[in-house]
Amino acid sequence: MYRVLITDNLSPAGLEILNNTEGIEVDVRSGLSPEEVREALKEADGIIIRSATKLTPELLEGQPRLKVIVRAGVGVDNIDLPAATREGIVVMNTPAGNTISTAEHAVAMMMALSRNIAPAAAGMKEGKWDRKKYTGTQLAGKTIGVIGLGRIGLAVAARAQGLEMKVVGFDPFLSTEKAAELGIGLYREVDDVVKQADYLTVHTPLTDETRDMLDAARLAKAKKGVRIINCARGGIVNENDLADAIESGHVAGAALDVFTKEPPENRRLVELPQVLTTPHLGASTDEAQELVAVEAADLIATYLTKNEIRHAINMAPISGAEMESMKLYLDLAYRLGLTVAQMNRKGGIKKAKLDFRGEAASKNIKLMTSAFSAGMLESALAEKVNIVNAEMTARERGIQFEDSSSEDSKSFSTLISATLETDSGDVTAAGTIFGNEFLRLVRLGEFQMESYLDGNLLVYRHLDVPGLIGYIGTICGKHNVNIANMALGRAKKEPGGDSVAVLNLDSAPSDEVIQEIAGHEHVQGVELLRLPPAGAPLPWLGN
Ligand SMILES: NC(=O)c1ccc[n+]([C@@H]2O[C@H](COP(=O)([O-])OP(=O)(O)OC[C@H]3O[C@@H](n4cnc5c(N)ncnc54)[C@H](O)[C@@H]3O)[C@@H](O)[C@H]2O)c1
Ligand SMILES: O=C(O)CC[C@@H](O)C(=O)O
Repeated sequence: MYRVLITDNLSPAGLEILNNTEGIEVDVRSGLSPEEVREALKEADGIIIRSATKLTPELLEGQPRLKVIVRAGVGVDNIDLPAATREGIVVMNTPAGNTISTAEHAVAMMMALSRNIAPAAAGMKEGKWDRKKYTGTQLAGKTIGVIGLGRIGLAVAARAQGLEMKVVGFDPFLSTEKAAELGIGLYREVDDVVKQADYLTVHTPLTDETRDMLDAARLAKAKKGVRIINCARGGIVNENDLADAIESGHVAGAALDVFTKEPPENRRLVELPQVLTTPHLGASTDEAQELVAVEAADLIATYLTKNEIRHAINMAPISGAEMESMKLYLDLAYRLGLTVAQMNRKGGIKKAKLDFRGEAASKNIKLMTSAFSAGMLESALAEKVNIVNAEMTARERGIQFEDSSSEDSKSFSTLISATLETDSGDVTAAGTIFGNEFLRLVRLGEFQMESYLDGNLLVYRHLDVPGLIGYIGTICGKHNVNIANMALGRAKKEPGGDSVAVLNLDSAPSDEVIQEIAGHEHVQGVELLRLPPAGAPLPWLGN
């Protein structure tokens, strides 16, 4: 049973989906302190949040059960993405569900600001009839500058055009052709947009680049009497600089739905009469909340029960069907990672070279590389390593990756070869899939063989002399260790040279067995490799 924790207010439609999904149980909590969220996460496989819950590194570290975070909404700035990725947790969002509602809110704020709706309504409630005081400005014929022309920015632009406004904008990821097609004047400098706008609205994510994008210097370049709208994220417009510019009379007013700290502790802007504020209501409509809740529930349920990855921020998408078709390949890559890591007891790893041949060449190489890395790092690291964080974790440790692929697989329908380049030489292993079911080790270093790729593998290098197999068999028998399979590989085709043997043992041999084998004059080295049993589910996949 997978447990999904929900710590923010989620529409009942989402809860219903989760309650009706077999294998999922829901734990709805509200008003938790960060410490309580941390405790609750210990029992959770996934969490759905909106903007109130902040998932900091302190909450995400050391949560071995947590596999997935779904943000019911767009902005993931309340989730520490590097920490989630490092911990191997997939982060997903629901990008489109609240686009229209948020765009409508931005337009509503712009209209209400222009016509002083909020103070006029408040005055009437106090019994006033101030017709002169609240003379406004008309929107038709004015220029709106839209910074960030993604989903919401474009929806705002379309609505502004409907209000007969001229739309200009800035977005480094929108082509001039597309903007022209939409009737938007696209500029390559923010300042060009800022200088000509009567209304400036921001619709970017909050990033290091967009933080303080509208600061004192930029606001000073704007037309006197400009009005500012921020329904994206607090901090894109510098709050103190905006308050100064309003007090100086350069900026006529602002409409703000979002704040650097929510609720805002710095009340300067909230209390200025020229500023219209709402408490982060952009996405707060029944329609948007139902859409994002349904999508969030669906995302988390299909990830946990079918391993399907959609709308992930820190991973490439993969459908449930593709994941299913990849399982054996991922398992092979993972076991090869475990194998080469255990064969390399000494050398610092510099590079991992992976070669995918035959059917493997047409599969998702990035995912197989991640699975290989997960195996390679598993025995070495205390933290959870999986396909989300394995490559990043390896790269953080200075390990480079190189891959190659070819349809030509020589004698095998599929062949994955892995070589670790280490300070003390190369370690190579290659494996294949037989009959769409069985994983086999077919190469270790320069030796070719065919061995099971599961359970206990006793690997010994030796000189190919008569009597050695009998000697080893006798030692195993004496210690009650059953040999399930034995594979031999010769460096040269003729007898008498360097060889390797791989014994698949039904139980792990004691140190004594290993010492006795290593003691033979023609044995050059013994390794015990521990792999998962045949058919064991991948430790980091839901099922
Ligand atoms: N107030 C709310 O309740 C609410 C609701 C939904 C979304 N949002 C916020 O609105 C913002 C936009 O959401 P969206 O769904 O349109 O996202 P989106 O990803 O579709 O669009 C963001 C756009 O910003 C552009 N961009 C990124 N960096 C930029 C930069 N430096 N300069 C100019 N443009 C830049 C991107 O190219 C992209 O086109 C996000 O911050 C989101 O969190 C707020
Ligand atoms: O959850 C909310 O209501 C806010 C959502 C909004 O900020 C978003 O980024 O999607």
